[in-house]
Amino acid sequence: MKKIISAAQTRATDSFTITKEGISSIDLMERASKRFVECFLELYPAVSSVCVFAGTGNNGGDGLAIARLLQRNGVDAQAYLVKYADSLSADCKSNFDRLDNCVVLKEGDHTGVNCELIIDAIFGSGLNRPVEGWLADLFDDINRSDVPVVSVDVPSGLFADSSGHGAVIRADDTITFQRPKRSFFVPETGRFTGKWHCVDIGLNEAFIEGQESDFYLIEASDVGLPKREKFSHKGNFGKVQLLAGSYGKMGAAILCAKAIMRSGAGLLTVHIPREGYTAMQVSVPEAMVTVDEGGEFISNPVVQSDASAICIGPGLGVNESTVHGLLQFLRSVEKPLVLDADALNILAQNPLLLKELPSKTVLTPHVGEFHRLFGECKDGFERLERAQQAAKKYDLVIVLKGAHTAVVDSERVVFNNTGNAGMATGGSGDVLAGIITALLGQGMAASEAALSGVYLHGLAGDYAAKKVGEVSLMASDLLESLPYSIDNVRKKKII
Ligand SMILES: NC(=O)C1=CN([C@@H]2O[C@H](COP(=O)(O)OP(=O)(O)OC[C@H]3O[C@@H](n4cnc5c(N)ncnc54)[C@H](OP(=O)(O)O)[C@@H]3O)[C@@H](O)[C@H]2O)[C@@H](O)CC1
Ligand SMILES: Nc1ncnc2c1ncn2[C@@H]1O[C@H](COP(=O)(O)OP(=O)(O)O)[C@@H](O)[C@H]1O
Ligand SMILES: [K+]
Repeated sequence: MKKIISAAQTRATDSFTITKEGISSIDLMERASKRFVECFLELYPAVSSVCVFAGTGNNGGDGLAIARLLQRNGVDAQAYLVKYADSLSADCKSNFDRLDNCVVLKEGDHTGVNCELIIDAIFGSGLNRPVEGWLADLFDDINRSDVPVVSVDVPSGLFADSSGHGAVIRADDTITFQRPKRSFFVPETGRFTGKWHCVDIGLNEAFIEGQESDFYLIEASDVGLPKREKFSHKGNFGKVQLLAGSYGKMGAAILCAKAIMRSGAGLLTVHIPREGYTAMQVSVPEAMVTVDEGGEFISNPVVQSDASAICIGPGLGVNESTVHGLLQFLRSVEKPLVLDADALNILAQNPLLLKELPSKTVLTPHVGEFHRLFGECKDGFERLERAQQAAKKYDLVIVLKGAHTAVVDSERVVFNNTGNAGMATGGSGDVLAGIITALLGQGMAASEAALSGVYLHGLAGDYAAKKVGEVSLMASDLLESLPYSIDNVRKKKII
């Protein structure tokens, strides 16, 4: 797990690395620029001409060094110094002096971009106010150009740690140094980065990990999977109960049930409305089925006394009898629990129950469900703060789903970086709820089950997207790819 630090903490790490490791700041800039170029040429191996827009701070210094290094690699790199300040930072000036033919752009100058790709090195983590005026016009020109834009460290104009912003470069790729920035994970700000790639520029890791921060990024090595011993039997891998489905939404129950079985659960019992019986038995023969007295809706959810974990919610619906039954159920349940979908919507209508949930209950809301549960938030930063407060207050694990799902517990916020926009399709969430419940049922602690589940689910999505493409990806594809995701994490073979 890697700590996500603030811009101020990055500056402190920068100074620490320079003083403690005897590297000069200009050499650190050169190293950062080299790592950028290596990554850039892997992403765009065939590019032959680029325009580099460089500011007067150290991000600009990187840009000018990058232009020189690209020229050395045979790329026709034209640098523009965007002179928003009268003087250049010392390292920017050194790199300016080492470069021939750098065009200086000032207010009122016009630039017609004539290249295959733009590198944006105007502002980095030193941004201290929103970008406006002639710089905003320049950003607008860059954003309107129909060539790819690759940003150095952060898209210029984007704050690393907060949401307010003026004009911002909209990057196709961002090659960031040492750590992704917090704003990359939040929808309102993360949409500017395009795909981000993090390169190691050799800042002192121990210093970074010693900084105070509640924010982390999950890595493959953090994913735990229950061991399967040679003489193990199905009783060793948990008895999972799933309560799900209603008329017209049996698919959610089936997807979730399959995910539970694909994630290693020993035994699964599914409690469903009577009319879903045949569909469930035919689709998931591995599962045992108990039928509710309700034909189209569950009205009498009963806790399975020997269950090691319970999931309730996928496709449940909000019929009055289901609401009544669920409230009773939640008052009596004392098991490791995952609440998803309509269970969350019903809980939102009865928020007093939040404090009665078993400790470490896992809630898996998407943004809409989260707002219903804990109130509207002005942006993703406020949402994360609210999630942290709720996780602490009620001792919950909140899986706040999105492009970078955050697993929030009383101690930390852990972001996920697997998955892709192909997963924005009905049923993906049901699969996730199933994976997390199966891991919980096999004895993993709630936070670990949530983290591992989220990572494996996203990775299954990435494998599925490789196979069928993001557009065609559907939730059943996640189930097909899940075995590869699990197996590759187990063998530590992540592609
Ligand atoms: N840390 C590391 O580990 C390493 C960091 N490196 C690189 O350094 C970058 C950070 O560099 P940095 O600190 O010089 O900041 P950067 O963003 O280039 O410019 C700051 C200037 O912008 C100005 N300014 C701000 N907002 C403005 C606005 N809205 N409109 C107009 N002006 C505005 C502000 O001016 P002032 O406030 O004085 O008016 C100041 O002069 C980092 O992103 C990375 O690329 C690597 O080289 C090596 C390792
Ligand atoms: N753009 C995206 N990038 C990565 N993952 C995504 C994206 N959009 C959705 N997902 C993932 O897909 C799942 C969608 O869940 P949810 O919104 O509950 O859908 P449903 O209830 O229809 O299954 C979540 O795990 C979410 O993190
Ligand atoms: K930049």
